[in-house]
Order: sequence, then C-alpha cells, then structure tokens
Amino acid sequence: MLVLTQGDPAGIGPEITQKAWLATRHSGPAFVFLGAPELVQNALPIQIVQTPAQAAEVFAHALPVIPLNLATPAIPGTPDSHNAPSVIESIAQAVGLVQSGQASAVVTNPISKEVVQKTGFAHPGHTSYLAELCGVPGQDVMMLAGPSLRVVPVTVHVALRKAITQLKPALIYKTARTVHRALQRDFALAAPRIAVAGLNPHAGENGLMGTEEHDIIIPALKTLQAEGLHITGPYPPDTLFTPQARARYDVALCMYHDQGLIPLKTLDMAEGVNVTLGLPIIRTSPDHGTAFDIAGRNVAEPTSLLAALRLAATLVENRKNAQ
Ligand SMILES: NC(=O)c1ccc[n+]([C@@H]2O[C@H](COP(=O)([O-])OP(=O)(O)OC[C@H]3O[C@@H](n4cnc5c(N)ncnc54)[C@H](O)[C@@H]3O)[C@@H](O)[C@H]2O)c1
Ligand SMILES: N[C@H](C(=O)O)[C@H](O)COP(=O)(O)O
Repeated sequence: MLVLTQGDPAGIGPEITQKAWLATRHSGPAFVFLGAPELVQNALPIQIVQTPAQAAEVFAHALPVIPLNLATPAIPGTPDSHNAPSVIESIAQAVGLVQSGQASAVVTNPISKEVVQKTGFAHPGHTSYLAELCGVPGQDVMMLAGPSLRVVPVTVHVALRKAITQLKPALIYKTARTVHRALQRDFALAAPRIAVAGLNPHAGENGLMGTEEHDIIIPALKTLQAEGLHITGPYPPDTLFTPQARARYDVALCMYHDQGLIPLKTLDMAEGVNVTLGLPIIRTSPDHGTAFDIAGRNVAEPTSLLAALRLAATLVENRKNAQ
C-alpha cells in the first residue's frame, strides 16, 4: 500500500489525486491519501480510514483517506502558509507509516517551497527533509527519471553561483556511489552506466573555458572508475542529451539543477518522476510543482503522478527482490 501525501492544499495535488484514483482504482497500484478529506471529496466516493491496511480493503470502491486537519479552508491557486503545518505533518506521518512497515513507499504531492519556508521549515523541499526523517541527513540524492532519460544533479536547490562553489570531489563521490547502488538495487540494472556532464561549455575545452573539469571532475571520475563504477566523462553538456548520446548511458550526472532538469522536463515532463535516492525507504513524486496558476480549473494532467505511483511500486518490488 503506497501512501500519498497531501501536498499544498491550494495546489493541483487534490485534483491529480482524484484523477489518479479513478485511473488506478481497479488496476492499482493502491494508495491511501494522507491529508484533509475535504480536498478530495468533491467528486468522488471517499472512505476515512485509520490505517493503510484498512485502505487496501476499500481502494477499489472509494478513495481511502487518513485524515488531517487544515488550519484554514484551502482556496485553489491561493496558498496560505497557515496550512503549512498540515503539509509538513502529512510528509512526516507518511514516512512513519513506511518505517513501521504499514505502508510500502511514500509518494508526495507537490509542495510550495516558498510557502513552507515562511513557517521556518529548515529544508528547501521534501528531499533533505525526508533524509532527516529517515535518520540519514545529507545522504539524499535527487533523481528525475523519465521514459527517455534519467538525470541526477550533483548540486540541487542553491543559487547557481553557490552551486559552482559547492562542486567538490566529495560531493561527486557521494552522488555517484549512491546512484550506482540505487540503479543496481532499485532499478535492477546489474551494470549501470553513468555519464557525467562537464560544467563549462565544451566541457572546458581542455582548460580554455574553465578548469573545474581538470581540477575537480576528472580526478573524481578516476577515483570512481578505480572503484569499479562504469562512469565516464566529463562530456560537453550540449550534446549529452541527444538520442545517440542517451543510448550510451543509464543516467546523466549533471553539475547543477537545471543542467539536468531542463532536458528531462523538455523530453519527459508528462511522465517524469522525482525519485529520492539514498534513503532507507522508497519515495517518489511527480516531476512538477503545485501549479497554482491552474489549480481548481480541472485541467491538471495526472500523468506524472501516475508515473510516480507506478514507479514507487516497481522500486518496492525491485528492492525486495534484491534482498
Ligand atoms: N516536487 C515538488 O514538490 C515540486 C516540484 C517542482 C516545483 N515545486 C514547487 O511548486 C511551486 C510552483 O513551481 P513552478 O511554477 O516552478 O512549477 P510547476 O511545475 O508548479 O508549474 C510549471 C508550469 O507547468 C504547469 N504544470 C505543472 N504541473 C502540471 C500538470 N500536472 N498538468 C498541467 N500543467 C502543469 C503549470 O501550470 C505551470 O504553468 C513552487 O513553489 C515550487 O517550489 C514543487
Ligand atoms: N527539483 C525538483 C523539481 O524542480 O522538480 C523538485 O523541486 C524537488 O523538490 P522536493 O525536494 O520537494 O522533492
């Protein structure tokens, strides 16, 4: 049984949750919504439950809901930081259900980083918060996975100027080792191929356009290759995402957030999935955000959430088989 968090109640989470249930109620994967019932009951039969086990019994007939309370009524498209505590509580409770063995994985509905930050939330988003909840702070790695491409940014939710200063061999080691292990264990790839993007145009043109490749990336790759990882690069980023290039690797390690997320969301926005690696639990999420600009208009696509639910179920199975 997957547990689906509430996300920001003013976003499209409630809408895509209902659409996802209609699409999976007979075929699965089954999930329980952990959030305010009033967000998902406007067009569907829902059933209040207390546990994921009770949710499994009703899933084909009603959307199961483990209830939370909102501080203020949600207005689609108009986020209210007073409801941030319920957003955060839903994530924490979902992790607890997986840690206690009552649920198999967490799938998160989108949150607004800006809204939760207003309440002093100490994380840029779900990813590092999940690592803290799981007792592995700093071990989290963010992957975006789609039908055409998988990318993992080495630096994530920081200003680009800061991302460049953060780029160090230790960060490349942590990221690459975590990715290698996850592709073997959770994605069932026996010999995963990791391609690494350069930071600079033309991957530095042998030092003419920047020295991060020579000084940081290449030495780190040599260490990882000596450990037996199939990791190559650094490649010129502008040709790393062509169909021909993508056929030669299983994941692209990128130097900063948008170096990977622009091609991923350009190629696979509809079915891209955000996967948190490095955790003792499985967590996926849609590759999009709260979409406040369309919330409440019933035009949101559930495809990425459906892909996230299905990938979570697959990763759970793969991890179980790998044990
Ligand atoms: N995993 C997450 O929780 C997550 C991911 C990305 C962004 N965010 C947050 O979401 C908020 C808004 O971010 P943003 O505007 O950069 O990105 P966004 O993904 O919310 O929206 C970008 C554009 O894509 C459209 N869109 C997004 N999902 C869609 C869907 N399912 N169907 C149809 N159209 C869709 C939106 O209408 C918007 O025009 C920010 O606070 C950001 O921090 C959260
Ligand atoms: N970087 C992701 C994206 O742009 O889609 C997303 O913001 C991740 O956020 P979480 O850490 O809240 O999953």
